[in-house]
Amino acid sequence: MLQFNNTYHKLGDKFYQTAMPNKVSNPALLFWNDMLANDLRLDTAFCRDKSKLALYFSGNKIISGSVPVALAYSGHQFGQFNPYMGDGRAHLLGEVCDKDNIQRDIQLKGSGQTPYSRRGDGLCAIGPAIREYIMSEAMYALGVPTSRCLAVVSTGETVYRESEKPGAVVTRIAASHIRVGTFQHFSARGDVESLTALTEYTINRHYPTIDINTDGYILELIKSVGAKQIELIVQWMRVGFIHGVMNTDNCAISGETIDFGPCAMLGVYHPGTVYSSIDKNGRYAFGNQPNIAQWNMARFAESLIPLIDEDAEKAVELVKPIILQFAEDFNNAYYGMLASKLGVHSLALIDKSFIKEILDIMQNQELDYTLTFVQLAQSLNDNEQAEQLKAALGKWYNNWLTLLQEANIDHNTAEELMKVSNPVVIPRNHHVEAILQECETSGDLSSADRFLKVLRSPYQQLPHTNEFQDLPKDGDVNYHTFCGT
Ligand SMILES: Nc1ncnc2c1ncn2[C@@H]1O[C@H](COP(=O)(O)OP(=O)(O)OP(=O)(O)O)[C@@H](O)[C@H]1O
Repeated sequence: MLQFNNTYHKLGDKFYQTAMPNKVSNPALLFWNDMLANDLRLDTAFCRDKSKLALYFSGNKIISGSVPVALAYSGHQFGQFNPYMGDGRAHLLGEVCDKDNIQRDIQLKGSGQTPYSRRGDGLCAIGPAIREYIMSEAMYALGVPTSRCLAVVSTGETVYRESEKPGAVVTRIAASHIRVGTFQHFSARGDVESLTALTEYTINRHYPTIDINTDGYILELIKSVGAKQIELIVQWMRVGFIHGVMNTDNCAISGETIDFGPCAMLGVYHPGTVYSSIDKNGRYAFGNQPNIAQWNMARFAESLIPLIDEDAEKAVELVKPIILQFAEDFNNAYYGMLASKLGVHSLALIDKSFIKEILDIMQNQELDYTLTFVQLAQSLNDNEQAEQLKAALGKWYNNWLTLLQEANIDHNTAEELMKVSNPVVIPRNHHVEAILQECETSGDLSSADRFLKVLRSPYQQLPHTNEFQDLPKDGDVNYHTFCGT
């Protein structure tokens, strides 16, 4: 069983409200993440009993040591500050240590109303719950920092959305649920004492190398959180992930991906790609994610102004260069990542403008982002593929081969790096949708299981991989995602 060691609770009741999950009529375990359970050191005998798991991970039964709470936070939603947010449909059960001794939050989502629900029903439909499970598992296997899901349990209840949907509860495991919005929550209330406690707690839990007894430790925290965001967004850009709702309440201080509501994957390369139906201005478009991450970091820094200096103007002057530096650091990390997608291990060996050229070609010729990099890798040891790419990419292709040669990178070495930088399969939108539809309407989970098996080895061509590699017939031009509820 899980051994809880709930540290966040010790921060006091300004940080959360006690709330019990709903009891549901007919809980049934749909997905159980054995590997993650193992990482959390969950007892194998306990994990075998599906009906027990359904009881515990629907919220019908509370595991001993768990103290369910809904967390307080605020946030900028599409640029507008909302001071009244918080877990409206989630219950933090508590924290456990994983096998590497890292503290992890265990949270139920879709588990009923809380004091923060406002007008919401506190519930989650089965589709968004399974989407969160599949997408987070895919991201994890792709090597992207992410929260993960331990279980999805159907509740037997009906959830009323645009139509009636079966309800579900998803169990999320995260490094923590501290968000930029958590800092904003206390800053907006002028509660410096809580802000200080939160900052110290965050450093202790996520950035323990920062010494809170030194001057400038807050600035160090801002730099460190920014560096984690850079790492995260660079990885999103590597695999073509579009988060879709990078509000500050969805920006985890740990640097993990959280909230898979309206997320999608990039098909044809275009930085302006947006799939979320509510993102009318493209604020969270694929290519705008780095700018938004910087914007979110500016909001994070802003929330910490009272702790930096009594003189707010002076504090702003101290913070400004850190936020400005973010853009340059991001750019270097981003182009470094793209260089490795092209088989080049160091940015010193390749011009950023040359990298940008292949992106422009992809954009102009409407080429698929994932497939183009896979084909480039294959072409190094496959003449037929090389001929095709020469025809498609023109001069650029030959220039790339020349660059590899001049940098003394042989084809096998380049291909090896490309194979670990470029997934052969991603959770393509049309497959995700088809599978969610199948789970929801027929209750048949076998395709989802096959999909998950393939997604868990995204750099390998497994026997079933080709079932999920085809491009969408309409290039996803009609594809829309919705804030997952
Ligand atoms: N059905 C609902 N009932 C009550 N509150 C809701 C509901 N749906 C969303 N909310 C709340 O609205 C806010 C924004 O929702 P959003 O969909 O971004 O988050 P979420 O997916 O519910 O949670 P998280 O960000 O933790 O993944 C959150 O505070 C969430 O708790």
